[in-house]
Amino acid sequence: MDAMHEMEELVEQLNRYSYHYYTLDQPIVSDKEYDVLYDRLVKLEQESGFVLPDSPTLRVGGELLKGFLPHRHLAPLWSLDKAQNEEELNTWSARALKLWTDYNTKNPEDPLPELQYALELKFDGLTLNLTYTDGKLVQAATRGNGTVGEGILEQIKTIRSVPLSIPYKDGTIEVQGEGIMNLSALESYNKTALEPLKNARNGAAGALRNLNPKVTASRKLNAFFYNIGYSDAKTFSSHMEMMDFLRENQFKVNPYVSYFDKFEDVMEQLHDIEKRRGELDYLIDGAVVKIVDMRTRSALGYTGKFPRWAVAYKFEAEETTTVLESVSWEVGRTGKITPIARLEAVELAGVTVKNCTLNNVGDIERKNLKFALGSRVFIRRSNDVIPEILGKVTEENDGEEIIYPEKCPACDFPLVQRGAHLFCDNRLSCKPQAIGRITHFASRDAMDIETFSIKTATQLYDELNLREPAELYELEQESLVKLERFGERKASNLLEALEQSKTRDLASFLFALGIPNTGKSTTKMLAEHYRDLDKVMNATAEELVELPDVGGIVAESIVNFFNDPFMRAGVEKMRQLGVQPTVPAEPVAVKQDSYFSGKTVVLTGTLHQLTRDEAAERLEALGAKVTGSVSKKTDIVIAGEKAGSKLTKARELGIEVIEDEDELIRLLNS
Ligand SMILES: NC(=O)c1ccc[n+]([C@@H]2O[C@H](COP(=O)([O-])OP(=O)(O)OC[C@H]3O[C@@H](n4cnc5c(N)ncnc54)[C@H](O)[C@@H]3O)[C@@H](O)[C@H]2O)c1
Ligand SMILES: [Zn+2]
Repeated sequence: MDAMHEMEELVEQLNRYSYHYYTLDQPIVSDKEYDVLYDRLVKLEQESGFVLPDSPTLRVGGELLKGFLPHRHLAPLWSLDKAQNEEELNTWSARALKLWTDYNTKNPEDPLPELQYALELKFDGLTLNLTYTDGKLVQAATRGNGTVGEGILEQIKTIRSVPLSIPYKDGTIEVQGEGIMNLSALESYNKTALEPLKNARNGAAGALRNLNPKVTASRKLNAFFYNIGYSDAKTFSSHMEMMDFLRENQFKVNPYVSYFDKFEDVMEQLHDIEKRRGELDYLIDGAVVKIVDMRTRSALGYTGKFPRWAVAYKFEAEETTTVLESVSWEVGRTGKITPIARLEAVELAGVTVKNCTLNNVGDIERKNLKFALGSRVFIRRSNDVIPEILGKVTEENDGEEIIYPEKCPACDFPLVQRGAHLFCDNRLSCKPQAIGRITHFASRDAMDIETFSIKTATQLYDELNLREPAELYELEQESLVKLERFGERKASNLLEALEQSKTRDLASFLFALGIPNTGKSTTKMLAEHYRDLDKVMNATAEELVELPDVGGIVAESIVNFFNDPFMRAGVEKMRQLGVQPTVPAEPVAVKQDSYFSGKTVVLTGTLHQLTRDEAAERLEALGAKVTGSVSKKTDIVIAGEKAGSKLTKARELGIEVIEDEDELIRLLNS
């Protein structure tokens, strides 16, 4: 294909994608796929020296939606130049340096100050431009095409953190920022939403550009502000000054802004942000480097599309699209059947993705995937988490149907649906269930049978007919040594480890039983509260829900588990074979007059003089309540090295922070 023809096709394709992305807030390709095509177009335009009139490289944003009143921005809104790697970033820096040098050569009497750089997060949401006149919020608009945006004042008013009036009353200013949906807000929204949102960016953009502000309000949006685009009277000499102004006028400013004198240091910081992006409660797709001095900014100026004094460093994409090829069904240790999606292999965030979980049949329906076999789907992989399918690319049911199994794929037993999940209730002879239960029972946090693996469980199942964890305690040296890869030594080691596990502590024993919906912290709490196995086994749901962190589902799971004759018989059998879980010593009396008594404390980051668990134990002994997440109820946040979003949040909420570890030790000991 000749270059001209390819350019025409790329322009057509990119404009179609942009329409879905900017105008409809329903992208049909991932940013990653869009960016590849865009970069190709830029390259062809550079090589040929020719740019088609409707090329997306000439314009900012997309078309305006009907129904919103247009707002003409008092100063234009720009896109950002992009760098994908260190080399491109250095090219940007070299160009900025050259422009700076040229200016100073021409103006020796009034040179620009030394270059200094600000580094900010690049939020992935919708650009906002708010107009304040004499201290009152009078208009709010999207970026639109950069010159004219859509008026979305009523929608913006639903964002609690946007000030409706500000102390600064000197004429008109326009404040720019990004409307976002916090990931925690997305998660809780999607828990009950009839139509789950595919990602936080579309969630925010779709809500702000919804004609019904009630819909906007239901999404619980948030915003960060980072620029004054226009002002009648106020001028700034530097980025810091502008940031201070924003803060003083009660705009939400992201706590992460750092400043650098040397460009080399920026790069290191960028890698650090990329590594820690998963700790944030909002999406970022990169970081923005900006020149700090305002006079230098005007000297460097703008291209048709973006400022020359800033550049966006784009992180590795976390989303892409691929084809859902088939679904297979796996049986877990509780009999739960999990659908696993097989995908057309695709590169994402540095690895080849071929499978991903679909959670359960309820999820398949909620994500509108029932008829998605053979169709394109969005997938996401962040921070080494297992990749997940976000939804179908198109709304239509244009794929093959995913047929749910009626019988267990492992044992042919008829399946039943409870809630969103399918279950195989054949606990006696469904192999993956038995092997899963036994392996879990022996695992480190459970009975801690050293060197026991899923392989061992399978071998014992196949060759010695082992069906239940209790039967582990009936194993004999004689039969073990006959197994392949099992010498005298290995057999006696296993028996020895089993013998020792008989007096494992109650919390680990309860965890080993594998009660559904009940993790380590819950079994620990149960052991500490009841201090007796029989009492746990006979606890009622009413009693259990009174305990900390036990909700209705957990209470019900525990009661059902111990009411099941099969499970009860298993426990009884273990006891007959000598299993006698031990109970921890009575807790030491809680000290009442410590610095931490009665306070709610969150630990984050790495401590050096003691582990986080040890610190938590000491704090609890002093009468503190140690919790996992920072909220208004938190009194103190203890931040070790590399503390991330929790520290940020503590700062935002103005919570007391202890960062000095020596100080912490002193307070613990006082
Ligand atoms: N998937 C699709 O179909 C599709 C289509 C079109 C565009 N896109 C995506 O959109 C991108 C291009 O969009 P663009 O031109 O708006 O550029 P951009 O979104 O990459 O960068 C400009 C925007 O960054 C935002 N921003 C966030 N944090 C900022 C900060 N701290 N300082 C300044 N600005 C900040 C601003 O809102 C600004 O408008 C493409 O790279 C592509 O990934 C995707
Ligand atoms: Zn089965």
